Amino acid sequence: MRVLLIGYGKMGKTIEEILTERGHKVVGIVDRSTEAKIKDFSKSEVDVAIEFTEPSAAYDNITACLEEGIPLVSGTTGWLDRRENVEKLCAEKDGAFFWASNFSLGVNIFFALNNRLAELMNPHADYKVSMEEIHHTEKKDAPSGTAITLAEGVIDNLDRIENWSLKGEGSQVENILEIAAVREPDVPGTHEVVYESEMDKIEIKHTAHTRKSFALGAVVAAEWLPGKKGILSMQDMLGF
Ligand SMILES: NC(=O)C1=CN([C@@H]2O[C@H](COP(=O)(O)OP(=O)(O)OC[C@H]3O[C@@H](n4cnc5c(N)ncnc54)[C@H](OP(=O)(O)O)[C@@H]3O)[C@@H](O)[C@H]2O)C=CC1
Ligand SMILES: O=C(O)C1=N[C@H](C(=O)O)C[C@H](O)C1
Repeated sequence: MRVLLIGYGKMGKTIEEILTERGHKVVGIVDRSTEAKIKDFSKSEVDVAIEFTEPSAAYDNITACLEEGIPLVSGTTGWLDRRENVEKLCAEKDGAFFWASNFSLGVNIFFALNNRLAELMNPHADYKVSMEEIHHTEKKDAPSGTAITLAEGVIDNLDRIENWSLKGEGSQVENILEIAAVREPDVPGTHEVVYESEMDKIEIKHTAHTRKSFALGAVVAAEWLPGKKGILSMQDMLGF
């Protein structure tokens, strides 16, 4: 597979290693500091692009790939306020766009567990739900994209929760799920969902040991994407 890498930071470099291990070819690297731009590449030279940059850069990169007709896998978080525009452009261009807040297999199993737990907690209003995510200090967005996906799972399955808020921003309200975002050096990503009553506490937690788990998932998604159309997700690929 011929891959265009967009973003050559922690994730871009880890993805490059995995692409090489799996016998793929990196045909170009577009980073903030490189001269190469997405428009320098055409769909005849690239099977798929993989984009991990930053919240303020993702939208332009995604739309540039859709304009060029290059199928794209993106894991950049913090830009989803513009998701509708991307969906519209993807449909107009008959493109292929795969996005996930988290590409790790373990986290996607954890998402399913979180949905089921919220469903089970629905009749038990004495349990208060809260969430915590911990990431490295260079992370630009808060809460993490993964925490937002987890919160959406709770909102969809627990009738008493209507929205989420970042802990410390806004007042505590019964029907709002608070997400605490903690920043500590070198943490790849930890997420915990807690239900607590006066009687006891139920905690589910995912701890990433390495960002290789995210990078491998993104490469597997890139291997799966060619030939598909539309907006694609981990649920489409994994089937749960
Ligand atoms: N979905 C998932 O599974 C995962 C998602 N992520 C997300 O991926 C994103 C990147 O994470 P990470 O690699 O750790 O971040 P890094 O900061 O290590 O790397 C980002 C890279 O993107 C470059 N960049 C910035 N703007 C542009 C631009 N306009 N065009 C091209 N390159 C650009 C940066 O350059 P410079 O250094 O010059 O600014 C940097 O090299 C984040 O949003 C993070 O939340 C991370 C891990 C897993
Ligand atoms: O910035 C990171 O590092 C990560 N970002 C993603 C997120 O915001 O959820 C995924 C993972 O937690 C690592």
